[in-house]
Amino acid sequence: MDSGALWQDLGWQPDTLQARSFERLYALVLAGNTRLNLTRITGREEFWEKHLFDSLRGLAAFQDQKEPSLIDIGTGAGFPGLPIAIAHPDWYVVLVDSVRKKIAFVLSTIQALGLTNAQALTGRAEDLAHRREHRESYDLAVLRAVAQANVCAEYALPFVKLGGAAVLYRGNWEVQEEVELARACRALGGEIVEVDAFELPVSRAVRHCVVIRKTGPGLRVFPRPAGLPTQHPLGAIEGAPRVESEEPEEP
Ligand SMILES: C[S@@+](CC[C@H](N)C(=O)[O-])C[C@H]1O[C@@H](n2cnc3c(N)ncnc32)[C@H](O)[C@@H]1O
Repeated sequence: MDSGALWQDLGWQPDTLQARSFERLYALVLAGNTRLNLTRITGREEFWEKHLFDSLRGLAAFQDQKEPSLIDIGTGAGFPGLPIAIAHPDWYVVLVDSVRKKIAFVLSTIQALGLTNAQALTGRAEDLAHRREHRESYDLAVLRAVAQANVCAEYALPFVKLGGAAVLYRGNWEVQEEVELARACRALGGEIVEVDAFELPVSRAVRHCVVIRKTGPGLRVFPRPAGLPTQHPLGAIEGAPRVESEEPEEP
C-alpha cells in the first residue's frame, strides 16, 4: 500500500514538507534504534501504519481543533506526539517520558526536524502533573501503550483543562476495563464520552481510542505519588482479574 492511500482513510494528506518530515522521522528512528532499542516496528510499511497512521487516527475527532495544547505522556520514541506535531504545525505539543535517554532522542529529533511547536521533558507524570505550569494546562492529553486504562486516566486528567479531553490509545477493549475506567474517572473529574473502535488499514489490527472529557476539577491528591497509581489502580474491582489488553506497541 502506498502512503497516499493510507492517508485517504484519514481524509487528510501531508504536504511536501510534512511528507519529508515523516521520511526523516523514519530514518532517525531506525538510526536511534541501533543504540537505544526504541521500537520493534522497523519495516517501512509497518512504521507508516502502526506509528504514523495510528498516531494521527487516534485524534481524528479533534483534527479541526484550532491551536490546542497537547501533552503526550509516556511518549517513548515520540509516539503519538511527533507525528501529531508534524501534521499540526499550529498545535503546541509537549512530549513527556520518565526515561532520560528516550527524551534525549526525542529532543534531538525535534531539532533535526526543525519542529518549533514541540518540546520534550524528562519526568514522571505523577510529579509533573503537580507543577503549576502543567496542572490543568492542556486541551488534550494522549497516552499510547503506557499502562492500564484507569492508571492512564490518573496520569492524564490532572494535566487537562476543564472541558478538555484525554485520549487513550488502546488495542483491544474489554468491558471490565471500561467499568474500572469509569469508576476511576468519577474521582478524577472525567467522563468517558466515546470509545472509537477501528481497524488499521493494512494489518486490520483492532484499535480503540477512548475519549475522556474533563468535566470537573478532580481532587488535588491526584495523581498519587510515583508508583502508587500502578500498584493500586483507581477504580479497580477487588478480586477481579487484572485486564492487560493487547497494547499497540511494545518497544
Ligand atoms: C511501551 S512505551 C510506549 C511508548 C509510546 N507511547 C509508543 O506508543 O510507542 C511506554 C513508555 O511510557 C513511559 N512511562 C511509563 N510510565 C510513565 C510515567 N509514570 N511517567 C512518564 N512516563 C512513563 C515509559 O518510560 C515508556 O517509554
